[in-house]
Amino acid sequence: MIEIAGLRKGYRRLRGGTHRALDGFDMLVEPGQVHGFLGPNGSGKTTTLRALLGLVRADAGEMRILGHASPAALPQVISRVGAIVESPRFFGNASGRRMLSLLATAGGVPQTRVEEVLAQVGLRERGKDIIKTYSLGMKQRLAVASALLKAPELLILDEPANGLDPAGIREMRDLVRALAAHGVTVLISSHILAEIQLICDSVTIISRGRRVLAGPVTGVLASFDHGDFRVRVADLPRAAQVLGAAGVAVTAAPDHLIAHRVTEPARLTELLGGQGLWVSELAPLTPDLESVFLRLTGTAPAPEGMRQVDDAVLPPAPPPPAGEFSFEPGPEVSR
Ligand SMILES: Nc1ncnc2c1ncn2[C@@H]1O[C@H](COP(=O)(O)OP(=O)(O)OP(=O)(O)O)[C@@H](O)[C@H]1O
Repeated sequence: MIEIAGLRKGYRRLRGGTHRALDGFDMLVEPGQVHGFLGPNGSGKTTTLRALLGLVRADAGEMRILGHASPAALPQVISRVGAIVESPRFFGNASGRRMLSLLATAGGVPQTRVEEVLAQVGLRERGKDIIKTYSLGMKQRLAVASALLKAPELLILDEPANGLDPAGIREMRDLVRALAAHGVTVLISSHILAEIQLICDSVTIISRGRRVLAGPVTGVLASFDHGDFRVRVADLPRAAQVLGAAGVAVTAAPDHLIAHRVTEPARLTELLGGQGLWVSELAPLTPDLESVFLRLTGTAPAPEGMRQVDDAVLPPAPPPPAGEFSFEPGPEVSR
């Protein structure tokens, strides 16, 4: 649905020189996916989406949208793409229904679509109310409704959950999943990572204008899972000794141990119980998208040394060798 290769975009700095917003960025979005586009503030997400939609001119790189070169062939495909990249502006004194009706007329879309998209975004009941009485979440859903008027195959949403409260975020999540269930491919840029983990099938993570990771969410998380378990017992030093002697790599935190590369958790309880050490908690520390994101974007190389790193090539932080014991004074390694 979207193919981007080697995308470059520099912005002139006021004091001279160029700021490389995109530095050879690649992205692939497969059909039928909800694809998360993640990156810290200023990493180049909006610039990428604007370049893809012909709103800003790229310096170099290849982009294809629904198989057509962008921006050259955009006029042929744009009717099959819905996008909310700039904050949409509506007439505050019009009703949601009236606004969509005007947009349908302007876009040559049959008026029957207005009721359909109002229903799709859950605004049919409030369609007659004027827009300035809408909550932020309702305005966001109205924006999505406007992008859905032409029944797009691909929907591009830049930060759709921005500024929404938990209920609004949940509504947006349900809406995106419902669209995906109807075969719409969705690209969502966001830095609300827990949200992306919940709704996306696959992700691309961008840092300083370069892709640092891409792949299915489950695969990305699995590649950062090194079998860590949190172990709580009353006598931590003795437990560390027992596990270490049995060849288990252990890290100590102030009130628990972390056992690494555990394949059989029951073996830990057996080892400890055998020495009269009763386990009060044994919990897997599976990585979440947030810990992966922080690790990748927080340790991104300096701009000069930038390197495209794909498919979780970056190794996870190595646990200590088997049987060794290290002390970790900080909080949990993962949640
Ligand atoms: N019109 C512009 N002129 C100059 N610099 C720009 C312009 N637009 C973006 N930039 C710079 O390019 C970089 C990438 O910006 P971009 O808006 O694409 O990032 P982003 O990942 O969307 O960030 P955010 O999550 O904060 O929206 C930033 O350093 C930004 O300051």
